Amino acid sequence: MRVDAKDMGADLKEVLITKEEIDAKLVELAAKIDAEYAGKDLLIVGVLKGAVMVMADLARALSTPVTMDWMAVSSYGAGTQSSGVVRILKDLDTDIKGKHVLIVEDIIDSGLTLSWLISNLGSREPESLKICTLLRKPDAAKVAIDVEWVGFDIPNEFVVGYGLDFAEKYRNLPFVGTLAPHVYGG
Ligand SMILES: O=P(O)(O)OC[C@H]1O[C@H](OP(=O)(O)OP(=O)(O)O)[C@H](O)[C@@H]1O
Ligand code: HPA
Ligand SMILES: [Mg+2]
Repeated sequence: MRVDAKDMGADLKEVLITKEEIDAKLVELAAKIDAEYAGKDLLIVGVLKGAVMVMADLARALSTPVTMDWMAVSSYGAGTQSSGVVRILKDLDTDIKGKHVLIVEDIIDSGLTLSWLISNLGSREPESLKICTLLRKPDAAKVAIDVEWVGFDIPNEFVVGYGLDFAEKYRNLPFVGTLAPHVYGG
């Protein structure tokens, strides 16, 4: 592994989920998703930018042939709290009417982003609309969301790495770690 917690100096508090644990979990989730969509056409929708790593690794762990599209929304800006206001920065390139759609996310925190996405994409009349997320913070939920596939339930702490950022940094860490409070003014 190229980067570890020590290379990050004092920025990281601890490694929460290792690269090896993420890889194993994605293989496990991919097998379940393969079983669900056997014989069906599946469109996976990645939510930019955080879900880039999960999309890339999950897609390669799937046996099901998929098409891929991306949506960019943002609600966090440079802070550690969701503003609750979701903005579309980039819409899907494809019409999802009549398609089996799987939204792929890095994290469900307050749930505000996904609850907005579900109602937005749901109104486009897909044949089915399900969710796979690598991480979920049960103690941070502001809205209840029905999620089919969850990688890890984690404590209510701000995490970075494997796609997740703080002020656009740390996305390229191969693991998920917690940030030292001094980095975000805690
Ligand atoms: O459940 P919530 O509280 O809504 O938080 C989850 C969302 O927040 C992050 O995205 P962000 O808006 O920061 O954009 P990014 O993916 O580009 O980092 C993350 O990638 C999820 O999409
Ligand atoms: O804990 C988090 N870390 C990074 N980005 C996030 N977006 C929602 N929650 C988080
Ligand atoms: Mg973010």
